[in-house]
Amino acid sequence: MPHHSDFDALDLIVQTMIEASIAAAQVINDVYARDVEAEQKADGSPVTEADSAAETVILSWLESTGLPVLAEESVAAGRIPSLGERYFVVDPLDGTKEFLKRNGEFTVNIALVEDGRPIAGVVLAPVTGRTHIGCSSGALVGEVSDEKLGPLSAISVAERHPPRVVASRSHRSIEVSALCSSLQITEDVSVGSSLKFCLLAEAAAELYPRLTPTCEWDTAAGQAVVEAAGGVVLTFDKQPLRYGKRQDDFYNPFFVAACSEELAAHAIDELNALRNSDVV
Ligand SMILES: Nc1ncnc2c1ncn2[C@@H]1O[C@H](COP(=O)(O)O)[C@@H](OP(=O)(O)O)[C@H]1O
Ligand SMILES: [Mg+2]
Repeated sequence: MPHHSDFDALDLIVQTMIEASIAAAQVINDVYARDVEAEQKADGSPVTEADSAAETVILSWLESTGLPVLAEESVAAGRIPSLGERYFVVDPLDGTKEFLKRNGEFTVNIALVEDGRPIAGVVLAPVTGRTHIGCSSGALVGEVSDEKLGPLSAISVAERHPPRVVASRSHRSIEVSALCSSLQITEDVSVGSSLKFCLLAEAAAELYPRLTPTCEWDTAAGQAVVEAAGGVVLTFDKQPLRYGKRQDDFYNPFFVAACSEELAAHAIDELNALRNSDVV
């Protein structure tokens, strides 16, 4: 259990989300230490025993809150609760491909959604213990060691010209490459999973255009972190990405996350222009 004044100052519900993440990370690290075998899910993506074991641990931690949970592996198994105005969104192991590649770029993700917006989120990278939190106290980063969350530091997005772009290591699109040349972006970082949102939140990158599929559990916690850090996650109508899209099987539309609304809107305009030309 984490014991620290920073942790103690957080809302009880955020504390519970952090404790659930720490417990899940431990389960994931135990599997990571062994040889892991992947299975194929119905959508063709890989899943391991770490995904389901971590989700079970998270669900038992969150049960005490009485709130519904939309969780990746439960949804895959056909268990979709009725959601209401407030619920958790959980991806127990985002970046399963990176987990299998053993590059450490995978995360535990727990978000709290209210009225379709992610109002709190925890993104924990089990290998390093680095934990990003977005909540009413702002965006914070800390490290977990020996199952305790250490001191938290405030983080925020920053502007930079030209911006640095961060993109999926395993799912990159040609549009993103075209956008980089039209915005004269020379620096780009590839990283797996929701760590891309964390890089924006701590001012290590400024733009994350996502033009390949994601589901709500892939983005909810990361979006909460980015928004708490002063950034945005906009869909192509330039509105914040919203949650509870049951009619779309919880798939997100394409989006652009950025350090500012101006940059996100500018990137969306450029991407639309590229689509209407013959570049992509
Ligand atoms: N065709 C597809 N349909 C739905 N989700 C997809 C997808 N291709 C990739 N993803 C999502 O993208 C996530 C990986 O993101 P990234 O490419 O940024 O690392 C995967 O998370 P999981 O690893 O939790 O399955 C998966 O949910
Ligand atoms: Mg995922």
